[in-house]
Amino acid sequence: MKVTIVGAGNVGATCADVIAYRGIASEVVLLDIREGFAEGKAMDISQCATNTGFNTKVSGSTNDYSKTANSDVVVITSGIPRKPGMTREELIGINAGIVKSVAENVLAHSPNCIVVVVSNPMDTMTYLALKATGLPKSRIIGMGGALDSSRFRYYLSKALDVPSNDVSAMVIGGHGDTTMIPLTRLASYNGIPVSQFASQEVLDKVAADTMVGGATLTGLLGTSAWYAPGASVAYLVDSILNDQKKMIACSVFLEGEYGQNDICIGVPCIIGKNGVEQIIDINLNEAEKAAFAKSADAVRSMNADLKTVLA
Ligand SMILES: NC(=O)c1ccc[n+]([C@@H]2O[C@H](COP(=O)([O-])OP(=O)(O)OC[C@H]3O[C@@H](n4cnc5c(N)ncnc54)[C@H](O)[C@@H]3O)[C@@H](O)[C@H]2O)c1
Ligand SMILES: O=C(O)C[C@H](O)C(=O)O
Repeated sequence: MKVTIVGAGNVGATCADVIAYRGIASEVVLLDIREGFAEGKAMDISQCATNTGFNTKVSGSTNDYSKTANSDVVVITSGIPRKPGMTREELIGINAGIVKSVAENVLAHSPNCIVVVVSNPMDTMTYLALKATGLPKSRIIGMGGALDSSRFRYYLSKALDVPSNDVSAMVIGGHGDTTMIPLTRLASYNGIPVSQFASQEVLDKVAADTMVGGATLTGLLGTSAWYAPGASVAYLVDSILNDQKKMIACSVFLEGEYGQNDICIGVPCIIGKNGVEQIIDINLNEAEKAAFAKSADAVRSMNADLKTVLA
């Protein structure tokens, strides 16, 4: 199975590294516009093979899309990341043009691939990739919810002082500092509601910390995060390539689900070899429904800025 990752920067290279290390795909191609950069990252990752024991073939390409031909999955991480103090939404001006041209280029060489969009603002970039390529909605998946949910589980595990892997929790809605919806009511510690282990005040702080999880890391690192984002993309790619049918919160095109239409936004999905195989329309309570509608309004108003790039 072949995976192409466009953008060999922090997230793209980390994703390639995790995919190789875990043997998720037999072949990974990294592509970047920076001369020699993807080749260098691919060589560095490949030189881990003997010490970490993987067989995945990793290669790099400077903007030569013929090397990406017949990929099963293409991940788009090309574009600029935010700096401290910025929102993801401020990246749209530069990233929209990049994501549109990259999506068209990859499809020309891999017409049957499933596209995973990572570049920010991710929900709007996913919508753009869908509209620009005309691909069926099952084959365009925005990655954000897997990452936000892993951060939610991290903050819950800290608050409860238990292992992250014993915590089950999901974040839906937009992948933005104010649009994420951590579903605290449904979060559990080994199946027991987290409300039995922490006060509402503590859980509210966990939700608030989760929503600004990316901004917190950007403030600490000077650019946005890459280890957990790269691992989250690899987790999603694994479910596609190995037909695992995991339930993962992903940004996908809605046609009536959650009362929304003509938008890509995070909802729980079953992810398998066909991409988005099912959207799980869970019963939200009134407060969660209102939060989802508000989140969708914000994502939709960002999408309106795509008019010129989609014209
Ligand atoms: N959805 C998420 O959960 C999530 C998580 C982390 C980062 N991101 C986003 O992912 C993007 C990448 O982040 P990063 O930290 O890896 O940035 P980075 O700057 O380290 O890497 C981006 C790479 O894209 C390349 N690039 C730019 N234009 C290109 C083009 N037209 N074709 C091919 N390559 C091109 C650059 O040369 C660079 O190497 C950012 O937009 C960031 O906000 C999203
Ligand atoms: O925070 C960012 O800008 C990058 C990414 O969306 C993240 O959540 O880490």
